[in-house]
Amino acid sequence: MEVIVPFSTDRPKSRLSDALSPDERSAFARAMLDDVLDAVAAAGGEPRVLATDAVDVDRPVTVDDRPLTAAVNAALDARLGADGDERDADGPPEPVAVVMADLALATPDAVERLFAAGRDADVAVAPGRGGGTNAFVASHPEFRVDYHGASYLDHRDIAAEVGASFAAVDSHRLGTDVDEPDDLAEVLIHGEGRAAAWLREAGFALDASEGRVAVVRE
Ligand SMILES: Nc1nc2c(ncn2[C@@H]2O[C@H](COP(=O)(O)OP(=O)(O)OP(=O)(O)O)[C@@H](O)[C@H]2O)c(=O)[nH]1
Ligand SMILES: C[C@H](OP(=O)(O)O)C(=O)O
Repeated sequence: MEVIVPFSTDRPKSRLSDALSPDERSAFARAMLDDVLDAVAAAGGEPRVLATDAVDVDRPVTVDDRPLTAAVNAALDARLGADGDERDADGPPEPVAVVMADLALATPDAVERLFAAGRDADVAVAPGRGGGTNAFVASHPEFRVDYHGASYLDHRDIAAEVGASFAAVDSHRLGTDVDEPDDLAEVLIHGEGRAAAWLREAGFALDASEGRVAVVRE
């Protein structure tokens, strides 16, 4: 299955600016991207980076500088839609997945569970904490995205509007997108890849001294 991995090269992860400098945010975002690409490939997916600008990765890349929703919908048009010219118009569309590049806890098992849900439903979504859409698989020709805000709810509604069956994918690993400084604790607790290693090398450690576990930088 082709798996589109959106990646913003332009000032990535701005909500981490209290914890990381611009260069550090770029390096950390890149470490998370590499973790996601490896997890997708190990789960049997074929990752393709959908980037706002050129990015030096050892995977196929599409550069599209439009905003996220427009770029992803253009990719879905090509793979699912009636207007698409890349797919075989004789059969139903092959499923396509979209997995965000900031899922630092993604593992092959978690991605396989997403793929499995996409075999049982026309649209299967792994929501993020806070109501976003961290990953989905779609095989319905009319499903399109509308990101930002409570996009999980919007995508559930869009699936209903086009008559697509819908499933939620209950996954802690896919549900944890790394947006804000508190999310770094999740990476240190559960991460197994480059992003967790990058944080440790940058001096981050867990601080369990009071309340919810947080991170401190040595
Ligand atoms: N291709 C593409 N990917 C994007 C765009 N904006 C965000 N992304 C990617 O989409 C995923 C979710 O991004 P967000 O968490 O909403 O935004 P972000 O830019 O990573 O971080 P913030 O600046 O803190 O909002 C990440 O993998 C981003 O790299 C965009 O305009 N185009
Ligand atoms: C892309 C967006 O991500 P968030 O802004 O929730 O991190 C969404 O999931 O709709």
